Amino acid sequence: MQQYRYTITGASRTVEPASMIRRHASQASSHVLASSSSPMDAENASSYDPKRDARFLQALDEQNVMLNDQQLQAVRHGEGPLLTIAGAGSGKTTTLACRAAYLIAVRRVPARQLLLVTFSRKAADEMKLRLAGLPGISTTTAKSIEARTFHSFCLQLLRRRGNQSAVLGDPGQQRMTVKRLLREAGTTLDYEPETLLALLSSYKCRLLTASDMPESSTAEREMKRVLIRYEQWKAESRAIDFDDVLLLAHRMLSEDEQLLATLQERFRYVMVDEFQDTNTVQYEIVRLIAGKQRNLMVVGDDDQTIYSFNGASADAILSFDKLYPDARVVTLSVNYRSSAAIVGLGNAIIRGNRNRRPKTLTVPAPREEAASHSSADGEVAAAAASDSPLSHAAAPSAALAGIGAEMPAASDDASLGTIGKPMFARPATSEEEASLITASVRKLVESGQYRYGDIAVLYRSAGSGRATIENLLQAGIPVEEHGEGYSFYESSLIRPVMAHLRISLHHRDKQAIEEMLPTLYVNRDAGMKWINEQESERAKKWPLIHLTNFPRLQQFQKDQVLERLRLIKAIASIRPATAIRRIRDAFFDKFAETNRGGTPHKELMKELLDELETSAGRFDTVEAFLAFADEMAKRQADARDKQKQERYTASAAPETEPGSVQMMTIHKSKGLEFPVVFVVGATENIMPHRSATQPQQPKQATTPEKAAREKEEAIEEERRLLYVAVTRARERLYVSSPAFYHGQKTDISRFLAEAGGAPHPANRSKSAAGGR
Ligand SMILES: Nc1ncnc2c1ncn2[C@@H]1O[C@H](COP(=O)(O)OP(=O)(O)OP(=O)(O)O)[C@@H](O)[C@H]1O
Repeated sequence: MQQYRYTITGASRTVEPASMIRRHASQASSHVLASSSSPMDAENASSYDPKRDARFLQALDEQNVMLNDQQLQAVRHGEGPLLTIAGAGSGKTTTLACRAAYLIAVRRVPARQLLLVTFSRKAADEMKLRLAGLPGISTTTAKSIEARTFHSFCLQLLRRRGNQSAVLGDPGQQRMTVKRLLREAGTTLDYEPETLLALLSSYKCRLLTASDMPESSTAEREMKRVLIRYEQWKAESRAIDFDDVLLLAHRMLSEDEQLLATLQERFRYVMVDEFQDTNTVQYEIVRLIAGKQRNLMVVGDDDQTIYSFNGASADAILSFDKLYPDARVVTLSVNYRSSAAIVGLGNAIIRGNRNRRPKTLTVPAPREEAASHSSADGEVAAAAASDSPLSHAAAPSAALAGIGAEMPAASDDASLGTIGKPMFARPATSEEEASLITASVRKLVESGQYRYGDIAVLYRSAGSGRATIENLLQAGIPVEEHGEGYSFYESSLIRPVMAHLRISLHHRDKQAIEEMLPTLYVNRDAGMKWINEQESERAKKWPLIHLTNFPRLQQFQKDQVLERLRLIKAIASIRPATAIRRIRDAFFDKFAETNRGGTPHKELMKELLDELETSAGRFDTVEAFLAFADEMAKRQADARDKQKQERYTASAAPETEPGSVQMMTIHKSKGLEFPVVFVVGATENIMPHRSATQPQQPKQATTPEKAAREKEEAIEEERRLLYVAVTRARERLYVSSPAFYHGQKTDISRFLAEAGGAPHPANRSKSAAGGR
């Protein structure tokens, strides 16, 4: 297969993070004495002991963590509010963990008085592991620290106060309920349950209820009515959703003075990681608990707010020091994670956002060169001045200079490039991109420098990751998917389409028949009961035909069944991609749109269905495509089982195991880091996603100005996503941008083009027109 070579871009200077960190460690003891962060706070605290302080920092240095002055200020911070704001990889989580350890080991604060709130369960587990490795913290001590997510902390609170309501953890069940309520309400307009649930959630995240929703139009009144009914249904069923967990805990804390006082006494130090993604109700909960002692430490980065659809807003972090005027603000600006060129690329990308607190990350200066930190942009500029063959990477903003040009087809051999330098590829399609990544992963592991587990592949959405996951699986490379727990072909949107293909070959496939019934607006249980009863009396070659006698159906529905059967018979012998297109055109796109569609889900759905068509395009027959999809589903299930098994039995040191390539959406990669990162699909319509560039109907916009603002906000969030993605890489970063996506010629992501100095085509044509 023909492959494109990864082309080296960015700075020519290579900084190898591991050695960089070691160099710092060798300066270890000096900072204890020389740091400009004198332990003033520590001295003021009665429990401060300079010997313990020195011992702690010395031990930390021995672990290759030499805190810089700013980090040290935060770690030694005694009492009162503290905001630590910084860019990616600058040690926010490290600082938070070190401060927790410092409080325990140096200040002798009992471990149980600490409450650490993290964003995900994975982050909470990692925090405990991290703490257990820090100086003066035994495993038992680490275990006794409350490191939790907001939800787990709040749910524990509810359970302890006797609330035994069932937690609705299955979004499918919630959607079905809303769908039923919509039907019962006899609404005049079409609404998709996801949109309604997201709308409700956005209110609850802001401490509002369904009753607070506006009623100025028919749509608003209908939505409000259905959502109030949904809330009633939950109350009657003694069930609560994730938002309720937070809201109920908040109410409990606001109303029960004694409970609040107990918690305030218990948790004397409250620390929140990833604060930029905290929503109002979460923030208020933290403020209540930290209300008395005011020992609230928050760390975050406004450039990494990527969950605004969950009600997160960078406002909280940006206005923290206004709410707490006595807050100490510590800004970290040295990135310890990534090479200079990777940091430079991150800086160049995020600079395109207007709504942010300006900050530029630097990298630690090599010991032999300077005592100060060197600018990552400076690294790129230095490359320009040198005789390096890459000196065309001239201006600081040109971290990926030349990226606007399409890369020529090169060789059969995927070049791995040089450590530290971002690499860029412009394969023709997602399939070629996937082959290129597989070849590179193989080479990286064969080189002996990396294990599979050191490598991550990041994608914008499940659809844009499909090709790479399959290609790696086909090559027998172990992968670990951090997804929904099923394959692409098994997702709820894709299953009914696959069911039609299956029935075309296996007319009596009962499971497939059941899966496609909702597309005929036939209740699954009732429909299958009827079909099975009829079959036992008189079996048919096409059991679906029994629906034409189903008394519950009206004549037009019976006609639809016949029409559907004609379609199913016709697709058996055509190419699978054509078959899927016919299914979509005949009814499925419309069905999906009215039953599941709407902004932004409509765009995501279209993307998934287009992806299905693209995948099927590789096969000549429906049979071959189905066999492939089943094989992929099996391999993915096997991989999941294996990982589950390993998690239970894991005892060997992880570094000795090859591990699995980590596959996840960019959203899931937040807070994580990997020696090697592949960012796939850096292409217009994927990044930024089409839902941001071509919103069908602005979320809540009422005026053109508001619509424009919402669009800009959506695009800025997409840019933050790419920033998060590239800054996950420590040593090697590969960014690729397929030239054709779902059969359409597609430009390189505007974010990369802008970072590399090339204007985005939309702006290019604008300026050309203006010049005429
Ligand atoms: N002072 C230091 N000396 C050496 N290594 C450090 C130091 N501070 C942080 N690191 C390392 O830098 C990397 C990034 O740190 P960390 O994950 O805490 O950053 P972060 O700001 O929370 O990142 P992000 O916001 O991007 O998730 C980690 O590998 C960490 O061990």
